[in-house]
Amino acid sequence: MYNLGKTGVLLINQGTPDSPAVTDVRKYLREFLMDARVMDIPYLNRWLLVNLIIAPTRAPKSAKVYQELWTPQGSPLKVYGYEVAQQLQESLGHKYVVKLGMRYQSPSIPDVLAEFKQQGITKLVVIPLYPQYASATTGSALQQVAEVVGNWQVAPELHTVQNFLSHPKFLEAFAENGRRQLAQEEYDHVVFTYHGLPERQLHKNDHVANCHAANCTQAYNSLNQHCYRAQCYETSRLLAEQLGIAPADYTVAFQSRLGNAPWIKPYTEDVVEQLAKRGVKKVLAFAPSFIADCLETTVEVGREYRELFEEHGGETWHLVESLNSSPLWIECLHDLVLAAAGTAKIETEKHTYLGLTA
Ligand SMILES: C=CC1=C(C)c2cc3[nH]c(cc4nc(cc5[nH]c(cc1n2)c(C)c5CCC(=O)O)C(CCC(=O)O)=C4C)c(C)c3C=C
Ligand SMILES: [Fe+2]
Ligand SMILES: [Fe+2]
Repeated sequence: MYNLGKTGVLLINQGTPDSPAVTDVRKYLREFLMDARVMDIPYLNRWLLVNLIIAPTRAPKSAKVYQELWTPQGSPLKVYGYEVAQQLQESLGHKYVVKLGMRYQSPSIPDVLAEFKQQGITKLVVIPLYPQYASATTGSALQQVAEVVGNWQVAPELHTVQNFLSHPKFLEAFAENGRRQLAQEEYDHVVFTYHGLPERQLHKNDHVANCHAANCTQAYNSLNQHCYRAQCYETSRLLAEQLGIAPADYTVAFQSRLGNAPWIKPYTEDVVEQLAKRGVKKVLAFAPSFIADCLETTVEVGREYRELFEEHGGETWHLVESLNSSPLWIECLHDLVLAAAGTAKIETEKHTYLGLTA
């Protein structure tokens, strides 16, 4: 079927194993960790480390966790991804064709782009589903898109979204889920936990994300606008303001560390332990680097950090539900598509969402 004149919308997320079997988890880990933007070390070292050490040892452990997480419809990350794509399609209407692509495993970005090409689509809006920009996530997804469409005979008109860390509807969608919890229970403290990154990856960017000149935990401005850490702190500040949480009542932390190199601090596991030891009893945790519940939220934050908190004397640890397919999240994506496609402009106090046009 031809869709000439329509705009393609490609939503990209990280990807997840095709099944929770050890073989599929190993395949996923290999593809993921062999990405030079994820494991940014020389090829031979990466190959040896991933294929001989990390994938074989981690796959059986991760497979067990995926088995705990798996639903009859599949991995939550993919199930929510398809739901969101379908709802965004309904919201945008017949002038758009919305598809989901995964950076690793399936549905792969090259396969989905081939479908767009086959359908005669020559204008594409690409939204990597990461609120904060990191080379390992957004950068990697956009690189793969560029590599694929760079070979098309008719190179498409390409519009990309680099981040949406302060988009009003993104913030409100998280705030709305948080408010639901806050209405039911009183908490002593709030933790905003983000996926971590090796520290060295932050500083590779220093000529555009100048961490040395800016205090990334305190301010977000033109000096550090591309720094992942600065973006995470900015999302936290804005969410806290929106929810009326005072600076002393929340902590920002970074989770999911892999390997021995230093990652962005503070580590969530340390913060959890310190809060419990300090006598904090009731914590509400947000995970605003994830737009859908997945292994890193449901299991790592929702169960493992709760167990750690309880082990050290904490009593209540609750995770705020992610955006999943909430109506405000669909509205946020709708606005991002229109802004990136050049049919609308969203301005907040600090940011203008027009998308980048290549
Ligand atoms: C939200 C943004 C993410 C960043 C930044 C990120 C960086 C990053 N991740 C790893 C290693 C692993 N991540 C894994 C799973 C995973 N990570 C994200 C998001 C970010 N990763 C998502 C959405 C998921 C998928 C979860 C799912 O439900 O399928 C995994 C696999 C799971 C496991 O074995 O723990 C690994 C490994 C690195 C090394 C890295 C930065 C360099
Ligand atoms: Fe990750
Ligand atoms: Fe920084």
